[in-house]
Amino acid sequence: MNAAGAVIARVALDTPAGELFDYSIPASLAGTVQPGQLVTVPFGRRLVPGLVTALAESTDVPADKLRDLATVCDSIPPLDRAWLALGRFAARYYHRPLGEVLLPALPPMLRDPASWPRLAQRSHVLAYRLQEGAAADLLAALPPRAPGVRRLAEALIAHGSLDERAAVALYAQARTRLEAWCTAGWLVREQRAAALLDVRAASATPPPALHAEQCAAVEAITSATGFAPMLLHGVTGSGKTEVYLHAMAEVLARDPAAQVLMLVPEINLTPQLEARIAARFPHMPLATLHSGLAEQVRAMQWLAAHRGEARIVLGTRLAILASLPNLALILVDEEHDTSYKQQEGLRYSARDLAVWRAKQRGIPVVLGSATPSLETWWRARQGAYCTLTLRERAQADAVLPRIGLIDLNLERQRQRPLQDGLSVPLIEAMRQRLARGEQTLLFLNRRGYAPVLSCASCGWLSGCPRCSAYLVLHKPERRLRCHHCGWEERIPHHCPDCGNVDIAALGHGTQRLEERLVALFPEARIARIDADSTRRKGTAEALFEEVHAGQVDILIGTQMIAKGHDFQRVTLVGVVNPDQAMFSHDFRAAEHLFAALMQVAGRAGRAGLPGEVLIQTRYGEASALQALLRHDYDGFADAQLAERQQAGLPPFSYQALLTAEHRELAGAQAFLRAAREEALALAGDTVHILDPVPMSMVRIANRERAQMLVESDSRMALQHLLAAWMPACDRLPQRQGVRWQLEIDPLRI
Ligand SMILES: Nc1ncnc2c1ncn2[C@@H]1O[C@H](COP(=O)(O)OP(=O)(O)OP(=O)(O)O)[C@@H](O)[C@H]1O
Ligand SMILES: [Zn+2]
Repeated sequence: MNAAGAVIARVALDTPAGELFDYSIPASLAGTVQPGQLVTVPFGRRLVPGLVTALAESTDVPADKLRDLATVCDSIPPLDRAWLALGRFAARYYHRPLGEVLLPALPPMLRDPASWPRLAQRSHVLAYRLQEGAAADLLAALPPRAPGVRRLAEALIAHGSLDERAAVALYAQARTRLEAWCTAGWLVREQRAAALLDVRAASATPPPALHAEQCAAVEAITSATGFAPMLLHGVTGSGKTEVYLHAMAEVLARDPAAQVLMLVPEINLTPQLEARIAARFPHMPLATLHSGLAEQVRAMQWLAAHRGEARIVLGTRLAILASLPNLALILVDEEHDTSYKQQEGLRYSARDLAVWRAKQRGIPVVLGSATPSLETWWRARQGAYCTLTLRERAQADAVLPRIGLIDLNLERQRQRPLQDGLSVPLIEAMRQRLARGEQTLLFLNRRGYAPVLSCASCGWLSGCPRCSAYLVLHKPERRLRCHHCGWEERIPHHCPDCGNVDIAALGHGTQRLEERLVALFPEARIARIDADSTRRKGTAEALFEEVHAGQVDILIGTQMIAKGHDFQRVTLVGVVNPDQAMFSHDFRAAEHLFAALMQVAGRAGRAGLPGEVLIQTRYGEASALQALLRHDYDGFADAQLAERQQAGLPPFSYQALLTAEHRELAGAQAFLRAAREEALALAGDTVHILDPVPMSMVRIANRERAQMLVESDSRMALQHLLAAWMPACDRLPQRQGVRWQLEIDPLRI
């Protein structure tokens, strides 16, 4: 369609009502409107942002109803076809209106027309790089309120050169502070200070020589032509990151416009990796994208990717929706990680969309993991994905850790009671590490002090008034907190039911563990990393930095510490309580437990000193634990696949989950039953529609929840049914008062 001839713009709006809206292009804007452009349009009595998806010469909207486009955003180049196609695919596959996919995929500032004019000027702040020469300028421009950065800049000037470690640390610090300035609006006023941080030029130590398996992997990635999905299956510490960096270097060198997208599962993995990439590629513009960035920063980073300026884009799952006009390679680190699945709104899998994007563009995509998801493993087993294997740890003398079980039944027989969840052998092993000056990492995936408070005389338990869950005791804050709805209250002095003052904390969380360790090892330096200890921006980074610098003897933490981090001094990993995860009805529970344990075990002994992993358990015979003792991912995965195949479960079938919530469970169930009737009328015998059931946590924030699973051996048949079924659900009278949503390929059931 020629822009000059078009009189109608088809616009996507962020609204659940309908798909696209037609607007006429007023004469004043004739010839300027293109697909992919941001616009504002009148909608009801408001002016709202929209995205032009297509132009047309005519419309079915009657002339008296047809309204004019209001404004066109000319400070942001139009989104390209590939990006619009990604949005269309996601809308179709996940069954959401296109507008509810496209607009939320943009950073919040781009959805706010008031900020459009400003965005054009600000993208250069992206640089974040401080050349030594620019440090003096920066110092002069600094507001007096930034003493930390002032010191930093002084240090930069003082140092002739920095080694990689120092450079990386400095860069990470400076980066955090720069973000704070951006938020405060300081940077924007000071154009001179905007050409920031490049501590890297001073450093850039050469990369290590790759070992043979790494070479082979890099070679396979860089010699691939067209769409090439690959599984990089490397044991923990085998140097997968080095493979990514080398492949990246090659792709970037080959084509001066090429962009590489690298996804990581956790925000707290970005600073270290960003610093490492920055040190390795001193002159390559790098953008990061994750939800922890200040709005302005995020918008600028996003635009740098969109304009093709950023050559490397590092981000969490939301980065898969970034506009990347010259995308040439996608790397998905820890591809098995469930945080690649968005849990609200558009419930996409960033890993799956990565594969789709690679296919659409005809480029390689590397899915890396020590514990691949069974979906990926199955595709690799079938030859649909090419498998690249790293069998050995990368660093000289580093071998996989020895894994042992501590049998808690035996501990009880021997009458050696646990001390706040810690067994005697684990405490002894920690004592040895302390004596040798080595680090211990303790993994307990439960934050807070104790999961519940209880009355010894009447049996009262601290339930949440709004959820079917217990209030968790947070001792330092002196609060009881619901981890599901956010409800908070003071810790009662006596039992609310019977008045008894003898109320006790049951079970253990990370805070309680920390308290006990302080008592056990008063001389040790102990740090705790969980969502509570890292609530303030920058604290997680600072804590990890202390661990890496050897200023911590014992690190306690939740899954935040369990994956991805390349700890060089940890020789003991203790798994405090894996048993709570062992009795789930979810068919993926064993897979997730195995992956979590193998990942956390993989933090031990990465740099030459022998590592040991001790797992406290009452169920040592469990197949996940037995396979773990042998470091046998392959055997475990193949056995799981055989079970799944027999039971007709994913990856041998495809699922969608319809969930409904209502003030009363009956209301949610009634909706699902009605929806089921509709589905039965539409479905052939290739799609199986299960009965609605209450969810295992039935009430959250005073709403009761039920779910219904739909499955099929054929993805096409399932998709076909959903396409016809969803509009029917929208019309059901039982939907009154019900919030419902569909999730495709659910990971937790
Ligand atoms: N060829 C090499 N020679 C020496 N050291 C290397 C080599 N490749 C990587 N390393 C080092 O080995 C360590 C582990 O590498 P990396 O963190 O990339 O492992 P990984 O495979 O990503 O592990 P995980 O899955 O546990 O996160 C790092 O300290 C890295 O610098
Ligand atoms: Zn609650």
